[in-house]
Amino acid sequence: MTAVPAAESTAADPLLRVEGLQVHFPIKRGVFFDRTVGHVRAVDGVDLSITRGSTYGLVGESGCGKSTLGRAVLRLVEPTAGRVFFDGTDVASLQGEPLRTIRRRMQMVFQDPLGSLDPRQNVESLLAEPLHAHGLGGGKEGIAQRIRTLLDSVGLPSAALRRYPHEFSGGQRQRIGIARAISLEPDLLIADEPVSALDVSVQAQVVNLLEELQERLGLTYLVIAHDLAVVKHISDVVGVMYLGSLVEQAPSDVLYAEPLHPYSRALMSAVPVPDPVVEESRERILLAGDLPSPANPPSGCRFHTRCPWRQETRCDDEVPVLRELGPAHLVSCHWAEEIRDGVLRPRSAEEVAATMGVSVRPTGVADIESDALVQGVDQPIERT
Ligand SMILES: Nc1ncnc2c1ncn2[C@@H]1O[C@H](COP(=O)(O)OP(=O)(O)OP(=O)(O)O)[C@@H](O)[C@H]1O
Repeated sequence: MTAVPAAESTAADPLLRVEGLQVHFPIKRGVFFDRTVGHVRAVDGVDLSITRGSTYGLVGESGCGKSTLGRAVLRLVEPTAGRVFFDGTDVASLQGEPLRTIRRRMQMVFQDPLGSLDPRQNVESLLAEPLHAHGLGGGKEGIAQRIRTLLDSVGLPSAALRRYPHEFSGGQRQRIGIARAISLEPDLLIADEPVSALDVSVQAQVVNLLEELQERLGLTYLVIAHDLAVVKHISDVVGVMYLGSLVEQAPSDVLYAEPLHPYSRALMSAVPVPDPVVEESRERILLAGDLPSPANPPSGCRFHTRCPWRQETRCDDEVPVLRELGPAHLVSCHWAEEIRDGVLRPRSAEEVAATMGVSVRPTGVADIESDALVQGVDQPIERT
């Protein structure tokens, strides 16, 4: 198929635009796994766009579909429905060389650099591989020069070239992963939990490196993370996902100052505040029950089974639309205004649990609590 030309897109257009994206994984049964008995709705109708040079942070509990969304943007998994426009080009319309070319412009940084780097290759070979594969670098000396520049960009000495992934610390390995990702001069980096496997002190250094590279190379980021402090620090816009859908999206400072969706409020309430006085009076919103199965999501508002503000029967029956409640602030809750204005009072997690016949499981929120904040480092991350 031919690529839709990107010529019409302008600098003001978003670099990435996702429209109605769905990724449903079939659930197979039978002796030969040949019967489809249902679908896991990992991503179920997401719209978002990312401005050039900005960072979009995607947060939500484990299993809500963040990684699948990132992978679908790169077409590492095939979307079931919806469209992904990269620099004005519909990625789904591409095959063969045009797909390879556009993939070069979208790279991924993984959570576990050890798992994503071939242990049998030294750093030189790991960094040369993508350049060879895409015919970049201009000959042996050109590639060698490019690799040295890459290493320098991520703060590693040239002595690293002859060493193997297992000889490095976690933070250094992530630097190698980042060097590999930027080696093809991409426009978009999708970073899936880029620092969650690292020690807190090292997390700050890697976050700083990502920010430096963004500034220097004009990169656009989609950062997927469960650590709310990292996302707050790095993102211009934050999207909150719940069971395959975006429930809220806003500029980072707005979302962290006043989350409007009940789920976002619960997430944010789990983040400890560095000021001990404020921290002592901080109200935590505990949620009832676990994340429901994406194979059988609740009717109406998907969050209604755990929501402290649930109103019968509208929340049970009617799917809320993502609507604008403030400048660039989108929320999908029928009662967002009433909750914001204190007209509706929340029920306790115990009451919700009793109504729904489930137990109170604060871990649903605690799971994504910020490790960095727990350890008291919610200060601006120092440059190193
Ligand atoms: N290849 C697959 N086949 C079937 N189900 C899948 C597949 N990949 C993901 N899922 C399911 O899709 C849902 C979303 O998973 P996903 O990994 O995208 O969530 P996540 O929010 O990134 O969570 P985590 O942070 O744990 O990775 C989960 O229920 C997961 O089990």
